[in-house]
Amino acid sequence: MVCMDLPRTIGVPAHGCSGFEEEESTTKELEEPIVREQLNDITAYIDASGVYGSSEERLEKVRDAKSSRLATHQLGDANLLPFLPLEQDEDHHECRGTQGGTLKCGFAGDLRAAEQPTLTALHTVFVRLHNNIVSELQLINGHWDEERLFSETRKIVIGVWQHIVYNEYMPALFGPVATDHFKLSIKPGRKEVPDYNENLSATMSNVFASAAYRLGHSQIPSELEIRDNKHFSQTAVPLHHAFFNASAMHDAANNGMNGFVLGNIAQKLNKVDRHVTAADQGHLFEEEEDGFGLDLLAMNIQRGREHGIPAYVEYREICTPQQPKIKSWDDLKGVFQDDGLLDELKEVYGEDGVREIDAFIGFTNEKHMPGGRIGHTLGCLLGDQFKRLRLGDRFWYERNAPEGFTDSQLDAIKGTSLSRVLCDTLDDSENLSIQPYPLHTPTYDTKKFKNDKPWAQFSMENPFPEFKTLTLPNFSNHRVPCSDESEIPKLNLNPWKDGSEEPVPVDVAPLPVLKESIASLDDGRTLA
Ligand code: HEM
Repeated sequence: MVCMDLPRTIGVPAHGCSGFEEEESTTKELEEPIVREQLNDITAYIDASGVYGSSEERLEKVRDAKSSRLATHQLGDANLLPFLPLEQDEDHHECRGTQGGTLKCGFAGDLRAAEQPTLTALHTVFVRLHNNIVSELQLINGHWDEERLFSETRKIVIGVWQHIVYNEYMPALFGPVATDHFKLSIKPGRKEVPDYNENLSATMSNVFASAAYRLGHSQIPSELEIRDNKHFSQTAVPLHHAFFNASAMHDAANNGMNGFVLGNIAQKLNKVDRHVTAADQGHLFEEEEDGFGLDLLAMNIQRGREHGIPAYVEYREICTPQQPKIKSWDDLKGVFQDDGLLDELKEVYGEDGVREIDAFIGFTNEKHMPGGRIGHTLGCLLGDQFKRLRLGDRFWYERNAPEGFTDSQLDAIKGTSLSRVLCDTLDDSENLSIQPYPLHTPTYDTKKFKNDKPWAQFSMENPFPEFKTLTLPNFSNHRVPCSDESEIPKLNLNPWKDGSEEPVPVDVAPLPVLKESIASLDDGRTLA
């Protein structure tokens, strides 16, 4: 960890030192330096590595011995559903623990699971989902051994995860322009499923991890709302108290984990723009006695520089090849959400510095695309990455058996949704109601309204919010009881019953060799 003395203008405690740790890279061990490339700790594929880990070693730790179930920890209150298993690492100094440190942080497939409670809650939800599916498959196929139960369940959880990311998360973030351009929409059944492309690499582009997808840092709210099961606001935890601190989630008086999840799906995110909440800008992971912590915005900028990420305008030009090159500050007029920002940036980067604006700064300040929550360049970089993650994944959930699912299994996965996953994994779900599309805030209808189709079906036809209001046209996102399967259908596991389908051949073709290892845009140019 090095201390970086960052010059500041306003708003952030001036303690002089920002801790910054250089990342592992390919050059560390080499005598003759080559182009420097950072090393990944986790898999690039959307493969639920957050649940199962990115290595055999991690998998062994999250799995309940060699059984088909994932390990969990039962809190004192036996009425609550089990939590993540507890961290064993005594040295994890950031973990604040609960009950005088006896309850450690939660442990999951991804090492960041305990970073803040809503993230921990989502990890817990998917561990519970895995164990629920195992129980159901055990009833359907009593003769399956533990290994078969584990592997089939893992495959289903990955399918559900991929489906939710592409069918529910991406339309909300991207809007129709980027989704259509990169042909990312999910359609029912096997309609319009793009072929696997052995020449496309699903590897994370450096710019995606170091700058582009960090857009989420601008969306983080300053406090985490906690709601009771009837959706009344109970309290809120300031974010800077919540880092590595699950105590409120372990507190049944505050509605435990339900409280965070129900608060989270009612709360609006911040807009992707120039602002990052103070908790993350100067108070990130702060120790109470210090009164200051790290600065995530500064880390994003410095990480981009350390990784050698080109400046914002380089990406803007790749993504808008028909536009003239950006040579002066005036060339950026109308590109950002607020032209006034150009003067401020000019002060920081200098009169001749328009081609030096850091990537993260430019990305998060662009005007948003119609119906989306991000600007054009982010849409282009994220679209390229998510396209490669889909087309470059030989085990993508929409692919045919034998690697993929049978037709009826795929229909079952596409018939489910995030709301069903939450309904099946939160406490007291028999008495719970939630909105069918939890990534949008609920609507409040004055008269009784019933949607013609459940969200799971509707979403594959028209998932995009209305341009101006960002609400869903022709779909009422009013809260419905989890028990209402016409609005929030259950995941139908019958297609997994042995004998319900023609047996599929077990031969799996050898993996093809990837011909390209870096991202390429449609026009053939490459991204860092
Ligand atoms: C309270 C919420 C969050 C906190 C405290 C947080 C904190 C952090 C920290 C400390 C890093 C490492 C920074 C570095 O050393 O360079 C990081 C990296 C990152 N964050 Fe967040 N983050 C949060 C939410 C989000 C969200 C919502 C997103 C995206 C939607 C996001 C995307 C990323 C990405 C892509 C990276 C880089 C990961 C990599 O290099 O592999 N984060 N975050």
